Amino acid sequence: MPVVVAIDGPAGSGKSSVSKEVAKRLGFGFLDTGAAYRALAWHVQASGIETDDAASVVSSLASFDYRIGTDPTGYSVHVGDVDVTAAIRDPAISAVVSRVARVPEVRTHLIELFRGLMAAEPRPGVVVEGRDITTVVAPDAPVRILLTASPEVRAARRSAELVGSATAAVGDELRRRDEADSKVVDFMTAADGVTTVDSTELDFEQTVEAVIEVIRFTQPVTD
Ligand SMILES: Nc1ncnc2c1ncn2[C@@H]1O[C@H](COP(=O)(O)OP(=O)(O)O)[C@@H](O)[C@H]1O
Ligand SMILES: Nc1ccn([C@@H]2O[C@H](COP(=O)(O)OP(=O)(O)O)[C@@H](O)[C@H]2O)c(=O)n1
Repeated sequence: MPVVVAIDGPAGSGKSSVSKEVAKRLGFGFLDTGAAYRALAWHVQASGIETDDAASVVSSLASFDYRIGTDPTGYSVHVGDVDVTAAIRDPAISAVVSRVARVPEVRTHLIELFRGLMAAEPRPGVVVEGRDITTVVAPDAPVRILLTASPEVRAARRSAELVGSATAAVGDELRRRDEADSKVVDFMTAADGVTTVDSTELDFEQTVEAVIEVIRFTQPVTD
């Protein structure tokens, strides 16, 4: 079993970009779990199902052929043969993803899938990021980190990615999604044994270094 580095946090805190860079530097795999919830929301919509019809969302799991790699230097997300890597980042998916993520059967199904991908990781370690990795998916991971940043900073970072989107509107979307997600999982406070890295005052490089520092502290062999 590879060394698991579990990273949780709210939207726009830097989980995905920081985890990917950390994985590259350490020669670890990288698993973006949010991509699976987004891809399921895409699959549900592509199947003509309403995202708030929980029973139909659960039925759609049977035909959800999800494929993702763990190579941090370039990963793509497929549902069946369709490359959905770009489509799942669309604000239209961000707006509905929490509805499918709150369904308990969806979470059980995807958590099993994540554990399978983690166990199959060929590299010496894997950085897994999401909302419930430190608490539910991999509570026994040797390294567990909560990556946070202030709501203003998170909204500004995310709106810089979305061309033409005003920070205020992006902030509203993040706040709504964090609020909906918080009803299902607590990713705003660090659980026992989880180290908080607050990136509000850190630039990207400093955040990557801070995370590697936490890993080195608990896993001195990773060099
Ligand atoms: N410490 C940081 N300083 C400045 N920008 C950052 C920092 N961390 C992440 N970013 C940028 O903020 C944006 C959101 O990060 P992302 O990794 O997508 O967050 P999350 O996966 O938590 O939603 C990205 O464009 C990323 O490059
Ligand atoms: N471990 C996870 C990861 C994501 N999610 C859900 O998936 C959505 C998208 O996750 P994401 O990590 O791509 O979101 P961002 O923080 O990158 O915007 C979240 O808003 C949650 O509803 C979850 O429930 N549990």
